[in-house]
Amino acid sequence: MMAKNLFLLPGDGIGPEAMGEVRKIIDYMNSAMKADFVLDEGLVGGCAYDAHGAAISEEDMTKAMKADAVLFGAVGGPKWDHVPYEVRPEAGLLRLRKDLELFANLRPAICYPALASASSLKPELVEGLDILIVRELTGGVYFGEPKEIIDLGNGQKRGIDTQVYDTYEIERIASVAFELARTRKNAVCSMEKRNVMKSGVLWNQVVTETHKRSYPDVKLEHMLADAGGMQLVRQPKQFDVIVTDNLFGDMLSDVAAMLTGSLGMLPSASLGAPDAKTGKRKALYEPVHGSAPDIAGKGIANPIAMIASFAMCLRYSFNLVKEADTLEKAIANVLDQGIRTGDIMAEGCRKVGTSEMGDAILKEFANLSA
Ligand SMILES: NC(=O)C1=CN([C@@H]2O[C@H](COP(=O)(O)OP(=O)(O)OC[C@H]3O[C@@H](n4cnc5c(N)ncnc54)[C@H](O)[C@@H]3O)[C@@H](O)[C@H]2O)C=CC1
Ligand SMILES: CC(C)CC(=O)C(=O)O
Ligand SMILES: [Mg+2]
Repeated sequence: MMAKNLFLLPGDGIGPEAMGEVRKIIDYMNSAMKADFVLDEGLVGGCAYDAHGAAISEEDMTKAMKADAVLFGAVGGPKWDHVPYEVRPEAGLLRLRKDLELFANLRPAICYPALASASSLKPELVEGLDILIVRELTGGVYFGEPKEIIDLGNGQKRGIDTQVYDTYEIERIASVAFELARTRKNAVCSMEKRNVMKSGVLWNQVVTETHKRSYPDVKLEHMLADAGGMQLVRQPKQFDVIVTDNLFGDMLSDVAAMLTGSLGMLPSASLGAPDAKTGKRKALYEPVHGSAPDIAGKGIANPIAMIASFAMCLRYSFNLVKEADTLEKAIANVLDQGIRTGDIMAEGCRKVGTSEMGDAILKEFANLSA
């Protein structure tokens, strides 16, 4: 069997705590299933800044480029609030996304049956929820130039960010959304703000043309992104796949997270284009949540988003579909058993910390795999 090279970037705050639980699963897969994962680990975010004065070192960037997949924890925290903007912790993640050309960010929001009552919405609105947000990840206002603060010389300053999208960027993310919809309920809702943004007008046109040319069998709907946010909390189950830009995708996926009960539940996969020769994609797997400074170091963070991100890694980078399904089933079973971290705690359930939750999922994964 070919070695599977995984590069781990646990990062800051709860990142390393959650990553520790994934490591246990990888160690188990290596020893009990002969999975042949080869691990290397680097620094990203505030811890990288403390060590080398940059949010990620060149050496770790090279390792990330070469790995079969990167597992990323979280970055940031108040300790680094005042470091220069260029080397702030979040810059490490943005550089990884940009340099690895990870343009497609898949953010599934699935409400596990046992958690329907943990959502801030009524259980009947979220029971059985299974939506996939496909967020464009390397363009838009997060990367567009100019991006600066200029001094107007009259006691005023001007902050500028620029939203830029080219046809090819919209076409390729729309194609990912349509392809994935075909494996699900075959429906895509594209969200932009064509009523106020030129990039929204182009987004709408290109998605429509891509659909007409290559995916006429998929149901396509367009929605203004603000109305989309409202519909997500009004009637979330109307959606199958949502495709949207970098900024709207960031916001809408945090909204979707709360439908599932907690930010601590939402995994994501950030994928590049398949290599022309090998067909392999560069990929980074990361929870949707951040470094959660308010609970970091207490051993109480929910590791499920990180573990479910590893399940996505098994599926998308290594085609270990059965193992990915089993790991997701293990998460569902543990929740069914009433085991809960604090963020998803409910009456009558057993409250556990990060490592007990990880252990319970590993035990269930081992049972189901036996
Ligand atoms: N991918 C990344 O590395 C991201 C990093 N950030 C950074 O993280 C830092 C904190 O940002 P926030 O806005 O507070 O967002 P956050 O996602 O870190 O936390 C928001 C809230 O959700 C809770 N939460 C998040 N993940 C949880 C988990 N696994 N288990 C239990 N509770 C959880 C936190 O305790 C907090 O109350 C900032 O520096 C921000 O820039 C934010 C989002 C993504
Ligand atoms: C660079 C990240 C901190 C932005 C973010 O919140 C995200 O990608 O989810
Ligand atoms: Mg976010």
